[in-house]
Amino acid sequence: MSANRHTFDLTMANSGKNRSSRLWDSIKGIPGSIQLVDLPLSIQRSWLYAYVYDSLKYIAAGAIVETIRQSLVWFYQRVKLRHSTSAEIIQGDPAFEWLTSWLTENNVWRSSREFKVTSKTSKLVYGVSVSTDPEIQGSADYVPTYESPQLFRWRSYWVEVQRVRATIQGANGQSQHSTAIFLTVFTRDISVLSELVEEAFQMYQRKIKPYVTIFLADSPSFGGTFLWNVKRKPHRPIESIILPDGMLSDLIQDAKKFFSSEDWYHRAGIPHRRGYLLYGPPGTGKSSTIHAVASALNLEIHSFTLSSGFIDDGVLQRAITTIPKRSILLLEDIDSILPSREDDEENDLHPQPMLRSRSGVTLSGLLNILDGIGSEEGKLCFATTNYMDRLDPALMRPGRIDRRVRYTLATRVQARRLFERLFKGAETDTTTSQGMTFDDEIGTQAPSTDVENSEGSALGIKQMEQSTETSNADSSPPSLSRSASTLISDAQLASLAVQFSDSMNDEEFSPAELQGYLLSNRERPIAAAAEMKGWVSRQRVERAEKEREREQRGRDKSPPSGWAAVGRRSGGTPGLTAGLATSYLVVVLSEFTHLVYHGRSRVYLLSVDQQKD
Ligand SMILES: Nc1ncnc2c1ncn2[C@@H]1O[C@H](COP(=O)(O)OP(=O)(O)OP(=O)(O)O)[C@@H](O)[C@H]1O
Repeated sequence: MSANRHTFDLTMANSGKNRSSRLWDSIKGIPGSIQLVDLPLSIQRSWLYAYVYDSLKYIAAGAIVETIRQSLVWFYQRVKLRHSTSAEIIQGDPAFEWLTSWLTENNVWRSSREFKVTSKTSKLVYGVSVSTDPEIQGSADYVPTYESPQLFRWRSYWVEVQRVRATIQGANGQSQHSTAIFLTVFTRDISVLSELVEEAFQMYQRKIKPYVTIFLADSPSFGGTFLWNVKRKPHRPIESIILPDGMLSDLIQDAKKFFSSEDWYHRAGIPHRRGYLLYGPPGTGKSSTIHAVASALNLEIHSFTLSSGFIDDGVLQRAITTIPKRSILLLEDIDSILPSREDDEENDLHPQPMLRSRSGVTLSGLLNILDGIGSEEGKLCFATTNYMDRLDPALMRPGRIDRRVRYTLATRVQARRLFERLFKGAETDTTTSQGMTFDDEIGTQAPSTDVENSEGSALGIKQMEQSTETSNADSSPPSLSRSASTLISDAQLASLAVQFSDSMNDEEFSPAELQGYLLSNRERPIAAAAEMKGWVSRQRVERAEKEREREQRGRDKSPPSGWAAVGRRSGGTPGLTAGLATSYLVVVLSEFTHLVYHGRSRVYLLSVDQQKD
């Protein structure tokens, strides 16, 4: 087998610029393996030079392009720096809400292609509308991720906005990731930036008007800048809160007066702040009152739950400095900070774990916030507690707490108003042709006997009968038909409300408890009034049982002593009796033995524990 030999004209390959590529073109058409032997050194060198030359050429071209790019960026940055004003706004600061809302409203992010989708909650997010049908509200928020910078025109200025990740370093060395908006306005006039922010604020105010914005300090992670969790709630109408006459309107008037008399405070040299303490049992309307005040005066609420362990003096102080003027500072569960001084002395004798501080906030920290040098002005401060008696008297000083408002369990008048409010304009219960009420939700028949007992209910029955007649006229058989319900009349409502409230005592239940009962009967006003007595009796039995259990637990906790201990060890009242009987028997036998052996009696001191059994 003879190998084919191919010969190349190296002078040809050596000539011209692209020697290597031309040589390769000549070789690649030849089948089989090729061996190039004995290439002259000069040719090898020229190939190497060609390779190096080509590479250098490309490197140089790349370097030139990169230098031009860098120079342009440098130039752009210089121009930007010299001819623009920039601001960074970190999420958690109220201004972040204004700007995000403004940017969304102005469709600045319309070219965004990346979204974060979150289910709709009460948490405030500024998503964009992705649906073409304006009627569709959707159940999710589409929030653009805003990573790439967006350039847009505002008035006659170019504005660039970019959302960036920010890392916030906490005082304790912890770092937290957050988001920030980087805003650049291409003008050296700083007032343009402030006008833009002001416009964003005004728009936010208009947009948020039907809502109360609530800033919650409920996240354990925080940094040098305080990060709020922002929520919004619809306004709470004043009429929806049933309190003694004038109580709520007085409070609102007082707050209004406070805001309108800032100059007077300054002239008088009194710090412009006002503190209210709302105290009373749970579910009596304290939080609802604050919500209504914020709605009436268009204020934001900045809320701290002092019993949540992660808020300490430093956090509180930092957070308070971020609260704008004309807002409510709400300190919930203020009793959780520290036991009062009196309680402290008491506790030393009788330790009570409930009275120990559940908060990282100290009394002096709180006093400093309320009226110390670190306190902020132009704000209403509301504090709430269920345990007024646990508060330190130092907190009560005017200037810290200027007004105390007491909340009680519902009076009968309140109960009646609550009933009227919830059922105003409602339909009467759905009835059978015999005038029986039905529980539509669970399909059980409710007794109508109580209904007939009161004047109002008789009215109700009359009306039901009328409606029954109407429905009977529609040819349905009387025993099977359900009449159409009618709207409840004012007179009927008033008498049902009286029947409802007369079934309970004054200050027996909280409005929240009554509301719970009425809501579970929200389509059965007549039955709700009629069955109230039964509900009240059940509640009383339940409460008595709970009270007994509580007392029992209390007794079990206290160390056994005296004769009662004998009874308890052998199990409750029968045990106590058996224990006492045995003990008496032992005493009598012992006495008898002593008398027989020593010829005289002894004196016994019989001690019986005073606890109730
Ligand atoms: N006086 C009232 N009038 C109308 N509704 C009330 C009243 N009191 C309580 N409620 C209702 O009861 C529920 C709880 O009320 P709210 O949270 O205001 O009570 P609270 O006194 O702040 O309780 P807590 O001390 O436990 O925080 C709410 O749904 C509220 O609407």
